[in-house]
Amino acid sequence: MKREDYISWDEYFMGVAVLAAKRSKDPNTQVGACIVNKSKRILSTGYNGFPYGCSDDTFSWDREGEDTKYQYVVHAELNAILNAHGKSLEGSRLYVDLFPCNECAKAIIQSGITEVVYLYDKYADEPETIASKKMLNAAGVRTTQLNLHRDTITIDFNRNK
Ligand SMILES: O=c1[nH]c(=O)n([C@H]2C[C@H](O)[C@@H](COP(=O)(O)O)O2)cc1CO
Ligand SMILES: [Zn+2]
Repeated sequence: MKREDYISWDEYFMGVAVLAAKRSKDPNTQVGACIVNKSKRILSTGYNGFPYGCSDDTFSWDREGEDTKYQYVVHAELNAILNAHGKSLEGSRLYVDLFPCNECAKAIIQSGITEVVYLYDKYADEPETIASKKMLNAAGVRTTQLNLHRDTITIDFNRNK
């Protein structure tokens, strides 16, 4: 008989997004994304970080002041889209832990992604998030908040020792 405590597709894809977020060097908010096609194949992943060549150790991770991370950071969603390297994302789904901003919404819409699945929306009151929802709605991109039945999945590298 098959085991019953396997993870669902949603847990798997959001789990991949959350694992990608663990690569982020942002001290305040780590975001991960995972793009999946209609056949449930993972096309790409991404997390928020600076562009190639822009060192995490020399560019600023500050949130305030003249030189902030906001000038440099590539958002997780955009990185996932760019990491697909021109593969068609038509009709695909984007799993991301944080609801996408307006700039990511533009890229999501233009790349043909038709659904955004997210976990939380901590910047819901910001103008960027309101604009994002306005655009995603207008373009017919579905937005679905995931309500998972478990809070954690443990990754144990020693489980078969
Ligand atoms: O859609 C997003 N995707 C994404 O990757 N981010 C990143 C940019 C920043 O590195 C971080 C937000 O930083 P903070 O919460 O400190 O303002 O999350 C931020 C948003 C905004 O919602
Ligand atoms: Zn964004």
